[in-house]
Amino acid sequence: MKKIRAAVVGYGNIGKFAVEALEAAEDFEIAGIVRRHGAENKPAELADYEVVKDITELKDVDVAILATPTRSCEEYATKILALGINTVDSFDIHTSIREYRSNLMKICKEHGTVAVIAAGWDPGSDSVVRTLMQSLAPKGLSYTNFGPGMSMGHSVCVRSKEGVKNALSMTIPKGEGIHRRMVYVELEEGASLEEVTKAIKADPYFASDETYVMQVDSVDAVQDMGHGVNLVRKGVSGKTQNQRMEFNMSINNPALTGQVLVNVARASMRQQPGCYTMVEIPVIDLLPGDREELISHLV
Ligand SMILES: NC(=O)C1=CN([C@@H]2O[C@H](COP(=O)(O)OP(=O)(O)OC[C@H]3O[C@@H](n4cnc5c(N)ncnc54)[C@H](OP(=O)(O)O)[C@@H]3O)[C@@H](O)[C@H]2O)C=CC1
Ligand SMILES: N[C@@H](CCCC(=O)C(=O)O)C(=O)O
Repeated sequence: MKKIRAAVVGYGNIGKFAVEALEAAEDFEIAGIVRRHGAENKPAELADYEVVKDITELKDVDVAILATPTRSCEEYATKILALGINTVDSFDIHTSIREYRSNLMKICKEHGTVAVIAAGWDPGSDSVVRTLMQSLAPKGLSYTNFGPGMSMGHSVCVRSKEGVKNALSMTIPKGEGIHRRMVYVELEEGASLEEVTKAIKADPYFASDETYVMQVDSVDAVQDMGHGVNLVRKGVSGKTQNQRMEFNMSINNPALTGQVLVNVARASMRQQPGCYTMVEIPVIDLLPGDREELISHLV
């Protein structure tokens, strides 16, 4: 069987775990890793792989896993899709997903490629669970309660602010889908906590949540990448009231995100050209193996 050749773009938290998930997947081979500084300071665990500055330096890439900050995804996807390479990402600004999908749709159709966007765990696998729950009780209310745990997206956002050396954003559930943000920042010398706090609170990632920003000497000393979710729905199936359903998970955030990205990279090879979110992809396409066999033991 021909293996799918995947490149990982960006080698931060998600990039590292995406490489591990590719190494564990028998139907993939790693075409290389794309980093802003190329092979400079190449980590020991990448010794066997090509590490390059630009994806065009790699051979025969089928799909690129974009493990970059969410706000850089569109720029990378636009360029890579135009080269005839599929892309997958975990873009997580929920309010911008429709516009992002529509922008990439045009590029995919033009170049005959597939993009799977917003494919981590939220948005991503949670979106699939929310969709399924809504179909089971079409009338009702769903709540997504995160954590407590580290939000990678919010932490990346804070790290991008001027004066911030490192950051951890913890998501604290307050019930019924409402969250508090506890942000721990390590500041550059001379940076003002007040200015940094203002910039964080004004960012769309934080603007609608109760947010506290605290200075710490070392983010590393307080950081733990565990996270989780409790998804609940209570509603009506047909004309019958009080149907209750629930989905829980407690996870290592980047490990789960890396796994989902590999799953959708596989699924991207089975779709017609276009841009998809996870709810638009048959779930069986996330799995390796023979479809008939999967049906016989999963259905
Ligand atoms: N949908 C979901 O469920 C989830 C989504 N995410 C998303 O994943 C994104 C990445 O998270 P994480 O891996 O923790 O981030 P990191 O900051 O650890 O890694 C991002 C990497 O991208 C590369 N990069 C490319 N362009 C830039 C840039 N302009 N600024 C900084 N780095 C850049 C760098 O790699 P290099 O130096 O090698 O070039 C960097 O290390 C988050 O923004 C988040 O939104 C995360 C978890 C879950
Ligand atoms: N997109 C999240 C994953 C879902 C959890 C979340 O959105 C949050 O903690 O706010 C992340 O970047 O870690």
